[in-house]
Amino acid sequence: MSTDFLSRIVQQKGREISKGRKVISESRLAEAARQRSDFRPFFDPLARPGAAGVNIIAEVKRASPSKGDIRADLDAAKTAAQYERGGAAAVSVLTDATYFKGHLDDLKAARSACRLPVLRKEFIISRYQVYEAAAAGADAILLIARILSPEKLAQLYNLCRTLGMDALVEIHTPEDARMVAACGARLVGINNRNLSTFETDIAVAMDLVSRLGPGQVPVAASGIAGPEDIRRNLSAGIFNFLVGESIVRSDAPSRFIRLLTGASSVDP
Ligand SMILES: O=C(O)c1ccccc1NCC(=O)[C@H](O)[C@H](O)COP(=O)(O)O
Repeated sequence: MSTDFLSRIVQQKGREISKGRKVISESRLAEAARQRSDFRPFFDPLARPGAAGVNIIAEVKRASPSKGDIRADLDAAKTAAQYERGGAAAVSVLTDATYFKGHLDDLKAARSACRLPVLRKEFIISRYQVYEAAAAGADAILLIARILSPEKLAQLYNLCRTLGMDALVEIHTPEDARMVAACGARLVGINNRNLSTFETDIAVAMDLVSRLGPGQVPVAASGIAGPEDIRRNLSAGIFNFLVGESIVRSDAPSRFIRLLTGASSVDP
């Protein structure tokens, strides 16, 4: 299923957007989005290392295209509260239903259950989804360079910032890094996972971080299994980590997040 996963999911998002427009128009969503005034800063807590030297964006992730079910019965609200107790800097919520068993309602539930800023983790290709995210309570959205043209990336990034949200703009290759520099993104997710092959290599973020501009803050995403991975990234100058599967699979998510954030102060 992996080789053309991205083109299939982009087509699927197109169909979801067309269906969504029949239920609620873009102009109504835009109006709801513009009425928001309660955004929680997403960029600020990630702009510098937290007290323990590491910031964790903890993900609500029930399933994935590469692994199938991870924890299919995950309760988004309880999980977000556990993440906050563990000291996470932010929460990421996957809202795709088909491959991740997520929903926008998970984002609403997670945000209501904690005081942390919440990222909508989605395959965003249209203004419609940006308005939808803001109207649903997102504080930030994911924009994946690989699935957008430079013009579209700039358009969606500017819309998101105008509405008052932050964006995590995701790269995986040097070409993506060039495109993201041009759009002015300040928070750059470097995905260790190739979204076509699903191959994950934590050296990707450590290699690509040198391609970011001076004002860009990196977030290493995917494949972070434990404190040793965090320590390796810290030595490359990365202090933000987006972590899903290893936290969700752990017996005690709060404790596991504390273990990750404490990685910089524990001797290997
Ligand atoms: O997780 C996947 O298998 C996946 C496959 C294709 C596109 C996206 C995918 N995941 C979305 C994510 O970005 C991850 O959930 C996130 O980076 C956390 O990764 P991990 O810590 O490895 O669960």
